[in-house]
Amino acid sequence: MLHLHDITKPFTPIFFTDDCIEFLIRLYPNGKFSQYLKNIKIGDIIHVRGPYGNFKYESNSFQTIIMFSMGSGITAVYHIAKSIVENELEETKIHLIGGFKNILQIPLKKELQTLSDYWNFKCTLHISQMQNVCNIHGINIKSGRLDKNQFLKYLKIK
Ligand SMILES: Cc1cc2nc3c(=O)[nH]c(=O)nc-3n(C[C@H](O)[C@H](O)[C@H](O)COP(=O)(O)OP(=O)(O)OC[C@H]3O[C@@H](n4cnc5c(N)ncnc54)[C@H](O)[C@@H]3O)c2cc1C
Repeated sequence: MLHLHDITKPFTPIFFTDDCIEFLIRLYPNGKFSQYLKNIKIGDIIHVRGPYGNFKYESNSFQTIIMFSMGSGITAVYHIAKSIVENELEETKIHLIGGFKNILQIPLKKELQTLSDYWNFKCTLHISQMQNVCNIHGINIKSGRLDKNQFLKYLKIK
């Protein structure tokens, strides 16, 4: 939870160590918190609470994990995917499926490409408003919204 001025909003860190924490935060033109954040200066103080939640992952407990995310929700699954594929002892395969409005709105492109170099990571992004055919090396790009049929296909449910 980040607290600035009179507002508190939840965010998922994409990276953290004992003395550093990194967030990926979408700036909404009319968003109250994100506009505060856009205007902060070095030296301003942001209060941090948490982390909250009790998601626990046990290494190698699944053959494959299929992750679905929309927009900035990718922050929630990216960190988990990264920690799994970077663990040499992991045999679990990850397929991260993300939905975005357009190519420009895809965050973490480089980071997702880096994960795609691992044998056990695959990424497919559905772009609902794709103007031209587009290629991002290492990532499968599909035009159109992720619909129910595709969702079931990814889960291999007939
Ligand atoms: C567990 C969790 C983790 C999250 N992690 C992240 C993260 O890692 N990164 C990230 O970017 N976000 C994350 N979010 C979302 C984040 O908490 C904020 O909701 C988001 O940043 C928007 O906040 P804001 O105050 O800037 O915008 P808001 O003021 O909430 O506005 C957002 C949008 O809604 C519109 N809007 C606001 N009020 C109304 C209304 N009454 N009617 C119609 N439209 C309205 C605004 O114009 C704007 O476009 C997370 C949320 C949760 C619950």
